[in-house]
Amino acid sequence: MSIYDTLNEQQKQGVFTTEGPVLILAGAGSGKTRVLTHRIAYLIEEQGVNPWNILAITFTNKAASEMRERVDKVVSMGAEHVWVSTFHSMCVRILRRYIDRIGYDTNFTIYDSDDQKSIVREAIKKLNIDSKTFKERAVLSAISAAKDNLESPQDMREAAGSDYNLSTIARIYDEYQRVLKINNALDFDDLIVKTVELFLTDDDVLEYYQDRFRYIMVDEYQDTNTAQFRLVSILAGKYKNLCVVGDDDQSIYKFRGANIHNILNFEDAFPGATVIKLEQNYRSTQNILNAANNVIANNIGRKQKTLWTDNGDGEKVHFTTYDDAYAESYGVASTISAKVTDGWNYNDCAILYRTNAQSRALEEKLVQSNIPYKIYGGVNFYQRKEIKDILAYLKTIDNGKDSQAVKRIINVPKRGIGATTINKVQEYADERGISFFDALMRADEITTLGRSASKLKPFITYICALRAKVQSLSLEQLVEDMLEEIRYREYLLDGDTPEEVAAREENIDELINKIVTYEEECEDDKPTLSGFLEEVALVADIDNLDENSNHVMLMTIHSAKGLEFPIVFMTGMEDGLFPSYMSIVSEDRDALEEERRLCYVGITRAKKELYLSSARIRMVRGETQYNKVSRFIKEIPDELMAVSGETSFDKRKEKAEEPKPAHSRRAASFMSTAYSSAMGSYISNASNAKPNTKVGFGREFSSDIFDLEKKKGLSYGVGDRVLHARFGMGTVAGIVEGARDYEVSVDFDEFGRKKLLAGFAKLKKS
Ligand SMILES: Nc1ncnc2c1ncn2[C@@H]1O[C@H](COP(=O)(O)OP(=O)(O)OP(=O)(O)O)[C@@H](O)[C@H]1O
Ligand SMILES: [Mg+2]
Repeated sequence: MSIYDTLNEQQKQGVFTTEGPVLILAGAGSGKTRVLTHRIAYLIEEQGVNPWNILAITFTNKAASEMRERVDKVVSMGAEHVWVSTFHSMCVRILRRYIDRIGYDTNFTIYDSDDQKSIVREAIKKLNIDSKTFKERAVLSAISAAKDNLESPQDMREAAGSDYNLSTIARIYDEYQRVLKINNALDFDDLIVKTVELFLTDDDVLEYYQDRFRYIMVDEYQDTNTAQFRLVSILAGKYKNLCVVGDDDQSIYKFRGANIHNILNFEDAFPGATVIKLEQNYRSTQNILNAANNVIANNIGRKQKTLWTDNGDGEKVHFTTYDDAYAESYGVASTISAKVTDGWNYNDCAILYRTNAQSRALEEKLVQSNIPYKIYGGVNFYQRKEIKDILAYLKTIDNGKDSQAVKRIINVPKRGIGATTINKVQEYADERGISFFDALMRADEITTLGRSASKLKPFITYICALRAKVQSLSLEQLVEDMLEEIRYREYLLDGDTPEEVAAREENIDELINKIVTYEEECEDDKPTLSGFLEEVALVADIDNLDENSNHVMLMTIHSAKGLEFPIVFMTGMEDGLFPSYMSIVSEDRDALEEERRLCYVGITRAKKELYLSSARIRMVRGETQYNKVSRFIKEIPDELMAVSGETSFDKRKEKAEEPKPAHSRRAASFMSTAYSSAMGSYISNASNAKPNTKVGFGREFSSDIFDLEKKKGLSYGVGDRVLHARFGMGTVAGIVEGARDYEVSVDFDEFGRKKLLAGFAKLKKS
């Protein structure tokens, strides 16, 4: 029996149609990637094609290494000569050889976002442009979007016409490119742009690569952008042996310029293309598939396809509503423990979420439940740069004994304190057997420091000032004040991509949630900074990363693309989180449809069992939000789901109510309408989607529905004056019965309205 016997008829057609353009358009889990790997094997082993002539492109490094593994498995000899690569690494290889043909040196530098920022900053200065209106980050996003579409500065200028903002960006773009060229540098997007340019200017090079890559395959084709599409079309221009596989329903990178038209219009670009549809799904159970099919059916403008499987119905899709994110995390952890008792392995389970910050509560409960886990495509919450920075500040304020922590933040944000200065302070500390921080306090006495001593002063003074505040402020306030004073969020803006910045801001907010929860949960003890750091250390320092491969995988749904797991947990299924707040309030149908595709990607990762969950209360920026169950859950028919939760959940009764729009949305002020719509998702990602109004309140607070004394023996009622340990005096504005506890809303004299859980709040009637 050959390996091809395991394929179904359509898959075989995909494998055996080696000549000419082929588009394989098929839903999740239908064996697209499998067709590509078998096709490579078939070309080499049955058609006698030299492995050297084969190029397979995938989207991420992870996907490339998985494909490489799969190819190695099915191809017996010569697999290593097949180029299995991402777009970017392929381009680097080509440019390192031939970029001199378009006037760069082959030892060019690849600029990271820090480098890009400083070039834009200088360009803005040089051109005398107002740096307040034209922010580096937004300008860079605009430049990047242009490059994704292969638009040069000239193209941008022409498109701008009399639009001042756009033509100004075009001027910056022009200057930016000039400087990059002088520095013999390329940015990430240039890797594609310059390869296209190279092919279009040098026929010899083009022909060399066209002959070399006689057979080209592209996986996850739906996520290619215009520049990448052009690159592939040019390369395949001579032999036209291009096979692309993709799923329009899984296009989830529009915010990075992915152009869904590449897939929808493939047949126009490559006339005579063989189009193959795969409809049998080999991955999931019928119930899971039906859930996915029903959700995605709500998107309009898609190529109709329905997946089926003969894997059997399997279990129903589980859906549980929990009280809050902790209960949810605990529920997930307990389910995993139960699964392992039943004979499953940890690595059969994956926990998926919409935003990275959600991993924090999950990690906490996994650690407590002794479940080994690994965050894939990201770092553990407490290992993240911004979290480490803030904790290092807190440790320094607390006692300064942790020299590593002090050194970590002494120059964050930049204070012009260099390594030499730090070494001199350390030497002084070593000589006297004192801590680094104590040595800092005596900076004046360290003669070797010379004038650098003065640079240390503001830092020491600032830490001392923070120490003085510890007693009088709540921890939350201390951290908020500190972030504000050191302008930490602005410091973050300087250097990362908009998506990275948005993720970091979410992580900071999540740390603040942790602080607030800690303060509220401190039973009789007063919450203290040391207490908080101790509690965090328990989670942060326990090394639950299992070096062997038996661990639960945690990742965002974006990172899960192309992967599969027997048991999948999709957490945070709430309107405002998933679909994201911005996709709802922007009333942009495309944005919502992209979220829905993401949901489809998530659901279809599951092979055997799918657990969906939501939390009724989620803390955002230290405040409690009441979220509605995700509209995507409501799109799954009842009969496919096993619903549980402490509160009864009735989808039919709950009407989808649009959340109120945010009062202020930070949007790049200079953007023309055309540009802002092209970059809509950059804005939505960058604007850190911080709702000023709360998302979808379940119920309004009302004053007369509860007879409190009778029900729970609360010592206060609506209208009473109460005292809170941190917020001080306030008046009870409303009390609502929650599933687990009363939700009390109080108008504090100093802090305004806060919503608190009665059990945590420990309000005292005065
Ligand atoms: N003909 C087949 N017989 C048995 N198993 C198959 C067959 N085709 C695919 N599979 C299995 O089904 C699963 C899904 O296949 P694959 O990952 O190739 O799908 P895909 O279409 O690339 O999915 P995605 O859209 O999520 O990337 C894999 O475990 C694969 O080995
Ligand atoms: Mg695949």
